[in-house]
Amino acid sequence: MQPQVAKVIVDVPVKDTDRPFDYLIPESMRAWIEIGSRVGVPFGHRTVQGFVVGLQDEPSTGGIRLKAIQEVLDVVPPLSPELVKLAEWMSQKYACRFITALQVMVPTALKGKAERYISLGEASEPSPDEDEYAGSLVRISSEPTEEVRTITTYVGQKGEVPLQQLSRIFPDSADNIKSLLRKGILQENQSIKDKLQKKTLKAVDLAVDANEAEAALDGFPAKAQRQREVLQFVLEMKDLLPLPLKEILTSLQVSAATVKGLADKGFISIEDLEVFRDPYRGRRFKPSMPLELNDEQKHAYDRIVDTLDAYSHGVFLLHGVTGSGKTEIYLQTIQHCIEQGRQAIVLVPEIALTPQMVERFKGRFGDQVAVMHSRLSGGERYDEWRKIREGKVTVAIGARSAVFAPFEHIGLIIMDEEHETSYKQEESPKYHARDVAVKRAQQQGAAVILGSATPSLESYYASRSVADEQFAPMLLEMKHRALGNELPAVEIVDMREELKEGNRSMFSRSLHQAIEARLERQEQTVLLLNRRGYSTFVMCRSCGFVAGCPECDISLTYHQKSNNLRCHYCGYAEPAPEVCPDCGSEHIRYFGTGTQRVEEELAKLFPGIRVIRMDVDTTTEKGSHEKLLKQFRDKKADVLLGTQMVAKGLDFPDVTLVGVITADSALNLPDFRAGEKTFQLLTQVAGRAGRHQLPGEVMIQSYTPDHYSIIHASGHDYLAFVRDELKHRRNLHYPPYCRLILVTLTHEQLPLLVRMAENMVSVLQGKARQRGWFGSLDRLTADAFDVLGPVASPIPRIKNRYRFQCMVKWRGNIDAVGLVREATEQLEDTAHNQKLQISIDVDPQMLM
Ligand SMILES: Nc1ncnc2c1ncn2[C@@H]1O[C@H](COP(=O)(O)OP(=O)(O)OP(=O)(O)O)[C@@H](O)[C@H]1O
Ligand SMILES: [Zn+2]
Ligand SMILES: [Zn+2]
Repeated sequence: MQPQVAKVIVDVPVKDTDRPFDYLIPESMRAWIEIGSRVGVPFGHRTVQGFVVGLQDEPSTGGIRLKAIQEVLDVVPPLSPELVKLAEWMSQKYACRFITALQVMVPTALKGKAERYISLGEASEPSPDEDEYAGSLVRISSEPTEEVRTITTYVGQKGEVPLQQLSRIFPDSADNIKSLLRKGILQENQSIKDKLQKKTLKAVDLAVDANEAEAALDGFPAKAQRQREVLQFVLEMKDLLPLPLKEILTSLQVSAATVKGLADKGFISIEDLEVFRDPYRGRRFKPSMPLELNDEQKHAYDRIVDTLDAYSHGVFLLHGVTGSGKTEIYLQTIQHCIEQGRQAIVLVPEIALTPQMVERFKGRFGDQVAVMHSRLSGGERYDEWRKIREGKVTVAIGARSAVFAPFEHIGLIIMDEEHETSYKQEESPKYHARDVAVKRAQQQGAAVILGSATPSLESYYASRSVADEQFAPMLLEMKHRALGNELPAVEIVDMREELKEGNRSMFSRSLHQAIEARLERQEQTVLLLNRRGYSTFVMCRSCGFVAGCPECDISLTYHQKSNNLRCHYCGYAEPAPEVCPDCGSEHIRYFGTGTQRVEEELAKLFPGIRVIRMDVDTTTEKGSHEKLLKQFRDKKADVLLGTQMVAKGLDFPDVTLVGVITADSALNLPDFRAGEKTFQLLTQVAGRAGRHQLPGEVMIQSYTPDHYSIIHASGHDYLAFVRDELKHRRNLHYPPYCRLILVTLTHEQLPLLVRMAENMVSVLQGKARQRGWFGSLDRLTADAFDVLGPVASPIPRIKNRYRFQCMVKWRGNIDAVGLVREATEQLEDTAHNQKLQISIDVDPQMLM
């Protein structure tokens, strides 16, 4: 028997709706509804979108009459039961709504909204003699005027008209339409409409056997010669059918009516053909063959393949120095996985999703690869997603959200540069793609490869310790570069010394000389400006005024292109002032994007130098990133200058010098990971030098040359860095020695917010005490739960709302997230009318 009841999670963002609701499945829909189906259901007076997360044979006894599902929105359910299960896990792990987790798994194109449609109702048109009995007043208003007739006839002809369209066509008839609806002459239905439709194309196919058509050619009357030509053409192209109608029209210069006439005779058919918008259409990728693996690679490869062959779950931490050939291992293990008939997902940081990376996968696996990233248009992204869902590809490569690629038999999930913070989503659901990847692989019996030259401390620590961890990856190490060349020599330049010697330029004398030498030898240079924490604000040098956002406590960022100042948090924008708004001074200075200043300086110091600048300003346009890299590769420039973007994944043979303008600009940020991020960035960018025949050289300019992050990065010494960094983390009780939950409260009124935040802390402490967990992390007990704060958030106000936060530090085998969620719900109950907002960030990456 087919199930009669569906459990549906609805998209209604209010209290008490974060649970499945039961709906009857109408007879006609039973064959279509599965777990993971997207449906339109009545909720209150509206139609809303929802996802089926469970099925039940019959209604539970209890007697409330269930409402029925109104529509099934897709032929193929967008989610599989496995993804639904994953979403449920996410909602618990990250304390988010179930619907939020489900929505993040489907492309935006499928975030449908209810639309109102008008059709003819049950009641018939009022006839004049019925009206005879009514009073004269009524009679005047209900007489079917000319206008009312036109409306009903129009709706009758169309069958169903969107309300919006109807009111556009009859702009002055709102009252009439309303009254017709009241009387039941017209009726309103709601239906979910997707943001984007599949793209279709009129295509022509043969409708009869080719021989039959051939035979019929001679029988065409003289006046139908054009039709005959069309049929002949279709027969010639028979191997390429179905043919786009457009192609026939332009090739033969015939009219659509001619082709239609031929279709009416039954020889051909004209149909809507689904087409996929392919972002890489027409692009050829250099085919690549598997390379013979070296010993280190072979060792790692064998381990992974063993797990694949056993069809079991396993996590590997592939720690390989830059250029050690990690990508080749990804490619060959994927190959193995595909041969098993399974599919693979490759996750890369958005910033590293360069054409070079895509090319390596497309070059090996061709059309088998779908690419998902934010630079694609909504339609392209939707179509790439559909290729995956419909089984047309076997490899998906993309940023963070590609971890939800709707494959059904995943064998392998690869996460390249696993330490990157962009794997954490900063808005709800605040998930980390690494945890989701591991969970998903567990559900599917798949392997995970976490690859990096500088693994996150969390992952590395997990691979070295046994107990008390969420996952324990197997460590695979590759200490040598695949092409046998050495890691580049690194020199730390003490910028304080430069200043002492009277050099006030941003280039030290050594870096200056090194660039000069490259220009002479026609080799290339990569320059990194570590822009985290770098100023892009506008400051008056006379009075110190800094332009700030009126809604958020943060300085505005200068955008050169539009010559305006913008707030990165709320989008507020204003034109850049010419004089200081405060004191009227003209000495108001635009710091630009930092990289701009470096570019100017380069031009001054090295006349004629060709520089490609890569930063947010020069890469906003689609494909610009790609274009710039290609220019650099073709040696159209001497220097590639940029932010973090230039540090990742690039592999250019003629780059022999890497310079870091200021290594320490991020070290002073209020972030316990500042040292780790600096080390990672320096190691990554140093790895861009001397990757091929020519030896490489790296220069790191720093004002704190004794910092362990900088010293160990210059020695390519990951283990020494880890040892020092772990010491700090242990002393300060930070991950990986405990875990964090950041609870942020916001409100428009500061005093009330402070009270609520204090309340939050005591509720948390009270609950932890009840459970016997509460206590300082200093004690060596296994289970611990501590709450710090409340304090004002590092950004104390956003969009006119003040922000306070408290930090939970916890350890052990306890449900800390559950407790925080409970406390939040309790507080929200009392605070509901006070418009307090609480956000929970589990394992936060940014402490903003
Ligand atoms: N087994 C091999 N034999 C020959 N060349 C190889 C082999 N493996 C990798 N290479 C080459 O070595 C270079 C570095 O490899 P790859 O880019 O895969 O390293 P990686 O570890 O992914 O680098 P990174 O993390 O620095 O981006 C590439 O040019 C690649 O083609
Ligand atoms: Zn001023
Ligand atoms: Zn703002």
